[in-house]
Amino acid sequence: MQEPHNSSTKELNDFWNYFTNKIKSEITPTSYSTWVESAKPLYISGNDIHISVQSNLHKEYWQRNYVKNIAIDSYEFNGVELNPIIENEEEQQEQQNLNIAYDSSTENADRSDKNTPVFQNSHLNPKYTFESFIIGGANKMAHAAAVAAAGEPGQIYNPLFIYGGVGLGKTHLMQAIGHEMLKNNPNARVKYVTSETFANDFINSIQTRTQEEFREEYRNVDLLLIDDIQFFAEKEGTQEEFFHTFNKLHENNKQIVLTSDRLPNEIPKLQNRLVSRFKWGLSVDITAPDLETRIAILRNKAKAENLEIPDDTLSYIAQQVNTNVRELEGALLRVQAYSAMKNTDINKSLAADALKALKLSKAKNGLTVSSIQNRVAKYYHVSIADLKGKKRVKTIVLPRQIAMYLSRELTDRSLPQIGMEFGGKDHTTVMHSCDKIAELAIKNDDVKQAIGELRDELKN
Ligand SMILES: Nc1ncnc2c1ncn2[C@@H]1O[C@H](COP(=O)(O)OP(=O)(O)OP(=O)(O)O)[C@@H](O)[C@H]1O
Repeated sequence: MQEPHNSSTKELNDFWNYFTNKIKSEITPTSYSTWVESAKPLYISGNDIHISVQSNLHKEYWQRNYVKNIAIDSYEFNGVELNPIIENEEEQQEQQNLNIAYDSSTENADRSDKNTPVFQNSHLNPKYTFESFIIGGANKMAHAAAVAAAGEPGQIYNPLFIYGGVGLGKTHLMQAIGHEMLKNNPNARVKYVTSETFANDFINSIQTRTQEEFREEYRNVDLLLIDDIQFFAEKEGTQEEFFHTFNKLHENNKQIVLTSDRLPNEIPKLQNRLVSRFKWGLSVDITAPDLETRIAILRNKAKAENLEIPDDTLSYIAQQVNTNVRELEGALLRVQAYSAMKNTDINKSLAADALKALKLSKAKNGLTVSSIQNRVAKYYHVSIADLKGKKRVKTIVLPRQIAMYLSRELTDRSLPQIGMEFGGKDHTTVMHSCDKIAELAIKNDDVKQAIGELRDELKN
């Protein structure tokens, strides 16, 4: 077992015993031995607890069932809310290899130090490499630009701005640049964060008076990757800070890569000076992949998971999901789980059965999540893409949360399934939305009326 970074092994094991004993008392012995017994706690780093599980199926199961429990139970156990990072064995191995690569580039750096050099902490997903990225018409330009930026960082396209819809590979491509740079130069300082992490780090640094450290951390890198920059909208102070970070890095010819769900000038409340700086480099978009690319993505994924799937079945699955690659991967996972459950090989008819449940799973009233989304979108004059997207403006968030709430109430879909149909959102987001609307339905007359009317329309 890998050594814990900044908590003792004893503490880790004590928590683990506490946690697994609780689960044991709540589920059947067969479920326990199938899903839980083989999981291993690896280490705690900051507030993250890394847990190793046997396979991707186990990982799905853990993500669906225990993520919330870990946070709650760890808080109960010693007042610290831990955030679980579930890794299957293969990912863990890859991560260890990466750690070794990164460690060998530092001289006995203390990993428990909060101010660890950023190159140990680049947070790259080992799977998001150029090798595993399938190129097709919809992402060819973005891929070429990313390869160029990785080959000559800071020289050609700076910043590189990748934009496009949900789940189309923006994060994958941006992180691939990080991996490539580290491959070419293991000493490179690579930092990947979401815009939310950047904003949180900045706010924390103000609260803890560690702005100097914050600046050190963000301004002394060779490659800065900031994901989903659209969430900078409305965050004035964060934009100001990022403006200076950007200038410093750009001045020093350090590569900056940004992603967003739309072009810079379409991001509401993004300061003009940032919009104009983002235009200094290159903006490239990624659109939904065509059928051939979708088949190739599935083939690649199946190979990585050691799944034997005939071509006609891959093609069948690819035809069922035509927008979002994350959903496409979800469909494959569903087929994989279904075959494990039925204990049969994967073929077209099994895939059809598995995905029939996905597409046609209806409650007694025949409603689907998609019909609810349609109805709610019309009612509030918003687009389906907005309901499934990530925009956080109030005029979209409320309809989105109402659509999730009604999906929960009127269909038999589980929280993760609903999350999946809302552009691959996490089940905790759906849960939070349902709680929120349940509360508003009592307190707020407009919401109450809207839900009443929508429910009536949907049921008739
Ligand atoms: N061309 C591709 N080849 C291989 N895998 C892909 C490709 N495009 C997307 N994927 C996979 O699809 C999933 C979703 O991709 P990713 O998270 O990069 O999307 P995104 O555009 O950043 O989405 P979001 O807007 O939700 O942040 C990932 O598992 C990624 O590996």
